[in-house]
Amino acid sequence: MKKILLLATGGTIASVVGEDGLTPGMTADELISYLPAHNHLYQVDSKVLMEIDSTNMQPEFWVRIAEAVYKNYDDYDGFVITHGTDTMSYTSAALSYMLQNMSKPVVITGSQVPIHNNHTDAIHNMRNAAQFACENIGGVFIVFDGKVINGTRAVKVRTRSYDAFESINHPYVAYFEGDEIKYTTSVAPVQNQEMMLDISLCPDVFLLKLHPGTKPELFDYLKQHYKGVIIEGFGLGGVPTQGRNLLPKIIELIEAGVAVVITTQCLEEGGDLTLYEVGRRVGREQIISSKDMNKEAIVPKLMWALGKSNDLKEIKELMETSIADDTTL
Ligand SMILES: NC(=O)C[C@H](N)C(=O)O
Repeated sequence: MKKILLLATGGTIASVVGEDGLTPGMTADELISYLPAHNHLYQVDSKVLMEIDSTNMQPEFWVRIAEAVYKNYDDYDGFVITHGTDTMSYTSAALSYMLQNMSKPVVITGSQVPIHNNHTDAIHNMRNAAQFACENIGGVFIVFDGKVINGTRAVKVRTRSYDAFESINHPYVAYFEGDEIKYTTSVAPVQNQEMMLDISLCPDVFLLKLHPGTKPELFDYLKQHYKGVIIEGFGLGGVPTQGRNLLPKIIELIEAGVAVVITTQCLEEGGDLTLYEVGRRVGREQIISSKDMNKEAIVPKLMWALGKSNDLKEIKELMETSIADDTTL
């Protein structure tokens, strides 16, 4: 029988109707009472780490979750983290960077409808998550609506439907057919390496989505207040070079020691800086390429890289190295 630790963080899955609408408030024991009482696969302990709607999630809370897994790592075979769906993909990616070399699964799940409502998806998701937490696999995963998604590849693409998440630029790790887990790809055998907790995050990161008309002056503020700026450019990563020309401002950011990542606003297929003026004019050795990473992974990865180094070259190398399968380009 496997030992699973369920760490509750809040979200719709644990919400009850309060005076101002839905608010997380269920105890962890109430949550686990929805798991099958008689099962031969796992025994579950639980702890409430926080009770927040995930719109209130902060990098400091990712650290608390990572520390809780690390502290209990030797005593359990797998972990289930219940979490709101809105920022779940950021948390799953953040944990993928902070908890490395794991030989056990950390499975994040939640729901679109509270667990005590009719037609809830929570019970199904929790049961699938607990079952996947018993697998002989290492890493961070999101289990949702019968799919298992690699922790660095999930994006919430639907606000209401049960199938809220997609795996972007990467196949699902596995899916559920009834009670059976079907893997879509061969999974690397679990290595017995020492697991690593790496939690020094620098939260001074800004994500800027460009639109026709973005004002260059904005960059003066960014230069003063942030150590890393992620620019969501157009298409493969295009940035305006005429009219409200942003190129000189990007150069100023880099000269001031700010790490600049250029990514794309398109959901699929990633960016390519070799094709565009920004890559050519600023110099590809200065700009960090997002390759085919999702913004939900780029944001915590840049916080994590900035927490390890102030050297732009080192930060670029960390960012452009595939970690936890976050990029394949
Ligand atoms: N379905 C949900 O969990 C949404 C909720 N606002 C949250 O992210 O906490």
